[in-house]
Amino acid sequence: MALQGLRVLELAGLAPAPLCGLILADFGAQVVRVDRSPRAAVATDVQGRGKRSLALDLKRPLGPATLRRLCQKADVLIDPFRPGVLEKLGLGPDVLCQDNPKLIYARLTGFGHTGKYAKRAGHDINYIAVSGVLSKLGRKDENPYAPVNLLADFAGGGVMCAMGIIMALYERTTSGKGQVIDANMVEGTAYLSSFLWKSQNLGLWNRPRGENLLDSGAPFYETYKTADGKYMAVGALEPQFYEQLIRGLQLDSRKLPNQMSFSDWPEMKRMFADVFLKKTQAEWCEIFEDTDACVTPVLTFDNVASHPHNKERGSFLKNDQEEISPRPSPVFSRTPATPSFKRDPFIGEHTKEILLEYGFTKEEISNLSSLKVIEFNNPKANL
Ligand SMILES: C[C@H](CCC[C@H](C)C(=O)SCCNC(=O)CCNC(=O)[C@H](O)C(C)(C)COP(=O)(O)OP(=O)(O)OC[C@H]1O[C@@H](n2cnc3c(N)ncnc32)[C@H](O)[C@@H]1OP(=O)(O)O)[C@H]1CC[C@H]2[C@@H]3[C@H](O)C[C@@H]4C[C@H](O)CC[C@]4(C)[C@H]3C[C@H](O)[C@]12C
Repeated sequence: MALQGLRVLELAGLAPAPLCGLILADFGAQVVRVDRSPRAAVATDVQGRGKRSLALDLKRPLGPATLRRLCQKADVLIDPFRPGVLEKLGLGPDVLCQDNPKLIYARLTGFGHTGKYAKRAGHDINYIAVSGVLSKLGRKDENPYAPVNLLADFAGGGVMCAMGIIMALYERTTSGKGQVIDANMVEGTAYLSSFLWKSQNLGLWNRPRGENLLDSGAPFYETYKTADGKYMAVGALEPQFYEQLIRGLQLDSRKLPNQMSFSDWPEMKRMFADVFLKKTQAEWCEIFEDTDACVTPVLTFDNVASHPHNKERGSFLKNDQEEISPRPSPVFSRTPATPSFKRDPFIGEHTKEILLEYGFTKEEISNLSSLKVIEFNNPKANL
């Protein structure tokens, strides 16, 4: 596995940092999620695949010292908190990176560690709003809309942070040194939108939101409802693919306006919508099968895993609890990801084994437990 042997400490946070930890775990890293007490919190991390959990109370006197000692033997620390939180605990980069100069200290925030908003609370929608990207999302005459919490939390947050960690690990192979990564979701999302910035002069975005080529303005880059209440996705941008779309819809392009006639797009969209409503999704799939019309069914979470294409590739996996989820991406030829099929860890399930691995003696562990700095949560004992 590509990240075999990498030791990662993921401080338990909300969605973005857990995805970063999940990616590292899927590709072989030994990810320890540092949770608060099993008593104090419900495990809200639904991205715990392949991780182990250590319950450590950082608010108790020996809590920070325990984490500090763990970091001395770790390769990566993922900090999911507001700026300044770990500094208050004496666990800022100046301390931990001095203890362990090889440590990669990855800080995943919403607004970054500096700037007017830095210490503000926020969530995905706030970050994509401040990044400028949200202003581009949404249909004509409707409010901008956030595509769930995929863009900032995950694409511009968790994935971008994981990429930063991998690049810092690569750099460390020559320098031998770690460093601090300021991964924040505003700039991560903005960075993802570089194409929107760089294509400003191509005439792709000259019109108001929802009237452009790729933002639901164009009739040939849109979704359409079918007779059975499902949807088809159409992405026939190039003329040669557009021609195949028109043929599949059994329309005559000679009687239609030019493909790029902006002013005719609303009427063309109405015409396409009427045609798509005449057949079921399965019938349209049959018509567009083996064509380059760029027309595909809009699959749902109920049928995506069993769709012939995804099934053939094994794009989704089912764990021991029969839960379906996407397999890790990308696919490696020689060192593929090895996602765990076990259930996610309970908070504190692995406290003892992790501390032993990181060099704590049984006596030290017993002392920390008696002081309630750490907690054990052995699910077998709970049965
Ligand atoms: C599922 C929902 C979330 C969906 C994703 C959402 C759309 C997002 O965008 S998540 C991205 C959020 N932003 C970031 O991650 C950026 C960086 N982080 C932050 O900015 C902040 O952490 C924050 C704004 C996200 C939260 O601020 P908060 O003040 O809570 O925390 P911090 O300032 O960071 O400080 C952390 C403090 O905690 C202490 N700490 C940390 N670890 C430990 C430890 N091991 N021991 C002791 N103490 C520890 C640390 O010292 C800090 O203390 P101080 O403040 O004193 O310094 C979910 C969104 C809301 C959820 C629901 C909600 O929480 C209510 C219920 C709660 C219940 O427990 C479970 C059910 C809920 C309904 C819950 C369900 C879901 O989880 C949510 C809906």
